[in-house]
Amino acid sequence: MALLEARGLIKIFGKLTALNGADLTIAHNEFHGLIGPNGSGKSTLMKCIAGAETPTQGTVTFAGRDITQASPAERARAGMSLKFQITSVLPALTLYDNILLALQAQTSLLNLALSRTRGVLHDKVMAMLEQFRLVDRAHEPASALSHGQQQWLEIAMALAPEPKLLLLDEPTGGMSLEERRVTGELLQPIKARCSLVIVEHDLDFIRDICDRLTVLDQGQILQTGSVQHVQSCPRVQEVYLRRA
Ligand SMILES: Nc1ncnc2c1ncn2[C@@H]1O[C@H](COP(=O)(O)OP(=O)(O)OP(=O)(O)O)[C@@H](O)[C@H]1O
Repeated sequence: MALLEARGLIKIFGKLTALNGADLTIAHNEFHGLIGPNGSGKSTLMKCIAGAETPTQGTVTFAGRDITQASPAERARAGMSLKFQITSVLPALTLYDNILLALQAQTSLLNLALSRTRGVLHDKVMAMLEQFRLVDRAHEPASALSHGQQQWLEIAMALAPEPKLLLLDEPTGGMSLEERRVTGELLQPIKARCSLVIVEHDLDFIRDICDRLTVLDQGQILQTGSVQHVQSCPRVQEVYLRRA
């Protein structure tokens, strides 16, 4: 059974149809890229999956459960985690405390009240900082990080609660070439424990890390399949690749 199944998603904003019958299937431990021209509906599709938008029509099933109407918090509890273009890092807090907060958001009020969490979560916080090559800066404020490092901190925060599915909307936006390369390296190991849906304009980046690729155009799925298959599709080349 697939981890995520979106079926026939339609999203209408006033007179504009942003999604027009989009399907998306994500397997366990699959890295899936989402590309398409500006305004083709990529972010809207991500938001319908994450619960930031409710589809006008269609269904979203996650881990065998219909979550079409579920709140973002319910989806998070079910194992979905996301990082959108807008930052959620608290710049005045240390890197350590940013990750601790991300973990505590998933912890029960009882455990928080009993102050059990800080010690228990210490190892997890340090492991995430280590994995994202930020451990030397654990006690610096997040505002001291470069743009790329802030993105890595955010990805670490999204991964800290050990989600089954991570949603990333343009995580490499504004990064240098070297930072993009490192981002790919940092993401690869998480495939062993979760699936990823990633919106990206950088096709080389998608090619390096994704198993499958979906191309959206005007709210519809133009093509989906292996990266190689999708890239060789003449309609995709016509609509997307020549514009990129
Ligand atoms: N909340 C909203 N209200 C009205 N229109 C919206 C809203 N969100 C998105 N749209 C419109 O829906 C269409 C799809 O937008 P969306 O952001 O999903 O595209 P995208 O493929 O992510 O684009 P980009 O690559 O530029 O980020 C666009 O025409 C956009 O203006």
